Amino acid sequence: MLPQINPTKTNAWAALRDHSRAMMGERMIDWFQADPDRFQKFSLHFEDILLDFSKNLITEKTHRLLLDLAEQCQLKEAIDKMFTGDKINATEGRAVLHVALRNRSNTPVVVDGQDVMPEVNEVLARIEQFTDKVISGEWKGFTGRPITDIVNIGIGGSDLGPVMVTEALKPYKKPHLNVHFVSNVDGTHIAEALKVVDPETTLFIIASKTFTTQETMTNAHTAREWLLNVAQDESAVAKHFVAVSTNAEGVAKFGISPDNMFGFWDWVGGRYSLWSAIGLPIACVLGFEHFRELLEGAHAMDNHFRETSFEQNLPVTLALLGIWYNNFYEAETHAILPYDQYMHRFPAYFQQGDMESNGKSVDRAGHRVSYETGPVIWGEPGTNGQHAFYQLIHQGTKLIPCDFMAPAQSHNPIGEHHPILLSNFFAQTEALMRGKSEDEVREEMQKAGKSEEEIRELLPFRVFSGNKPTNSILFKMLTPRTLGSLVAMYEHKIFVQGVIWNILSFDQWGVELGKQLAKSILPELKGDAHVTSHDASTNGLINAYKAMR
Ligand SMILES: O=P(O)(O)OC[C@H]1O[C@](O)(CO)[C@@H](O)[C@@H]1O
Repeated sequence: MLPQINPTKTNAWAALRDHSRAMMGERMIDWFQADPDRFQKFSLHFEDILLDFSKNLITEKTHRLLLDLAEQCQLKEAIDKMFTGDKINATEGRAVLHVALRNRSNTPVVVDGQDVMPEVNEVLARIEQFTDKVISGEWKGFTGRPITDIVNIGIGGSDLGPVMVTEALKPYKKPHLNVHFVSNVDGTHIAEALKVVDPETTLFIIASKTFTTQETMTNAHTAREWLLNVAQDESAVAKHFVAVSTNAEGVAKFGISPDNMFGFWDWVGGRYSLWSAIGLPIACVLGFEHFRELLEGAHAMDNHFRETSFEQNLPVTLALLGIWYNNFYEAETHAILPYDQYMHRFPAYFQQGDMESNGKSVDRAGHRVSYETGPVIWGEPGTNGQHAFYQLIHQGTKLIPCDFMAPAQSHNPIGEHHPILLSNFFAQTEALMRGKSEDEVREEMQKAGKSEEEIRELLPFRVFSGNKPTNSILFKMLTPRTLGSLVAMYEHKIFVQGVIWNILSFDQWGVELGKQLAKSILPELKGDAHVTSHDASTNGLINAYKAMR
């Protein structure tokens, strides 16, 4: 169990509250002018990753107080508990050990008196054998042809991680294998996927921790019918369907043999599962060697997180900065802005990672919290975001802390593309920090020959207040190892924030109510009977749907 400490009752919180008031009106630009070492003081390195957090509304005092908060909330103890298999997912009575899945040092990790590493290694070895067979063409479909297309059917954590990683690491993809992802229960999703694949050469991976998720099971049955429609032989299922799950019974019931099942364990949370057999589509299309590098990168970040002082610790630093804005500046959202097209699903991945983890309003004792917890996470790749929502970040009324991420080297160094992209990456954080004052706007307009009247009219619209906080995460190149480290960095950031907010980050009860109601509504949609069992709005909508269909 994690310690239960109300963060607002700590001395550090009170000090931060006073300090945040004293900071009103302070400007980052002045700090940069006063201190030539600000960048060195507020930047950290980890392997090929540089985190510059100097463009934040923090002084050395702020930093110290935030570090005090981490100490006073017993973060060190909490980290040790996670890594040593304590059942910190209290409402489900489970350990939280995604770190064991990428424990490349292979040191024992004990849950309920048993080292989990032999089982972890065994599944990894099976994944390797299987992916080698698929990639080499040794694995054949029901007519003896090799696999050309993999369709992963899963949702939430059983989809978002593999989608994000296979997109981010596309340069490493095996050219003769295509991967498709079907998650939505909307029939359109599977219908469109099935239009572009051939039943003779398609392998379906049914990925579901529980193997009961309605969306996944519905899509899996549709895929099975589609195959059998052509194959006309039940034995084809064994050649075209494999499962990734913790539910062996459910998998067998679906008709997938245990030989074609890759297991994982209840101590792997859905949104932390890409490192487990849920990563099978990743290993299949990138090759196991690249999946292993991804795990190694994450493991290196795990070691950094566990062993490095909080002051030098990347995930801890990101987490504390997030708390600073969330709890002392009333920031409600946090943007993740990768300047790398391959990372286009990275923000969506961490929408689930962060919001399903820290979107909680009761503390670890079950009492309603009196302070803000997890922010809304959102974002799009740069520069597209610049032409969409950056207006609000620059000149809107809301404070939006942003993480800007970019690789120094592109996988596609075509012409001037990458320098142009990176000039935007650097320019945006500078613009957000500096802003543009009235005097600067006036001078610029005068130089452009504008009349005094024009200047007076347009000046307020052209001013940028600046002083907007950003982190810049610059890395050498988006390799499997670096991606593994970046993902683990954000996972640990989420963990640190959950510890400090005294909430439970590894359950997700908030997704249950909607699922339950949908189950009771589904039978009501059959037939023409007028529905009266709900509130007036829900009844009205269901009856209107019945009249329209
Ligand atoms: O892998 P499963 O069991 O199908 O669950 C899928 C997703 O559903 C959730 O339980 C709720 O959305 C997620 O946490 C999980 O990633």
